[in-house]
Amino acid sequence: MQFSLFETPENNSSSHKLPLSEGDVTYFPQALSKNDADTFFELLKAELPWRQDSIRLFGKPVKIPRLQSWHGDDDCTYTYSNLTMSPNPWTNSLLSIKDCCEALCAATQNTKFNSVLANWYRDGQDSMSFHSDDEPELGINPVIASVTLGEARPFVFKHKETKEKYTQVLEHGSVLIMAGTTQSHYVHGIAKTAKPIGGRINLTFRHLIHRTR
Ligand SMILES: O=C(O)CCC(=O)C(=O)O
Ligand SMILES: [Fe+2]
Repeated sequence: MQFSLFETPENNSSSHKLPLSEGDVTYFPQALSKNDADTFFELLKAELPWRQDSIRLFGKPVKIPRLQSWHGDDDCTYTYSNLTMSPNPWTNSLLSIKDCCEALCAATQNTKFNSVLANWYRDGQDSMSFHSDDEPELGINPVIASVTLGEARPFVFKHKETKEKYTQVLEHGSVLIMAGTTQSHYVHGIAKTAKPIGGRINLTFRHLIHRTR
């Protein structure tokens, strides 16, 4: 399937840098057209092999509050919160969205991504606790492109030492690019909400370096 996908950094005039003193984060509100974002949301919901993993908390398995799916090149095994995930293959939808993210990065960092973590927040009770994407296989100062499809949710950055906090609502069809020292200085997360809201899919495209089989 061919998509008339993205707006380029040049014509995406509403893109802007977030005001973080020690981070490098750019927000592209309409990286995907509404039509393409709607289509990808439905395709990914139906075609990815979603699973609900458990992590061990004080010795007990606890289900994480969302569904996930890890995809990438064959050698992109990823360990995250003590979970080791072997990659599922790329799908056409994921590859199209990856191209879009690489085009948005081209103006600043020449990043090629080899993997993506998909998260499906089924409703307001699904969330992601504060963390940094600072696993060793991401290398120093990783570039991570985060795509939002579906319900807009507030994405909060919190500085690890100072009290600095910044919230960006991530909208349907948007791409957020985190680069530079963002991961070393800030944690980020998605809070639960009691509001009755719809589902949201987030894709974080990554480039893994120390790859194992
Ligand atoms: O859902 C989001 O916007 C954040 C996802 C995230 O932080 C991650 O996958 O590491
Ligand atoms: Fe993250």
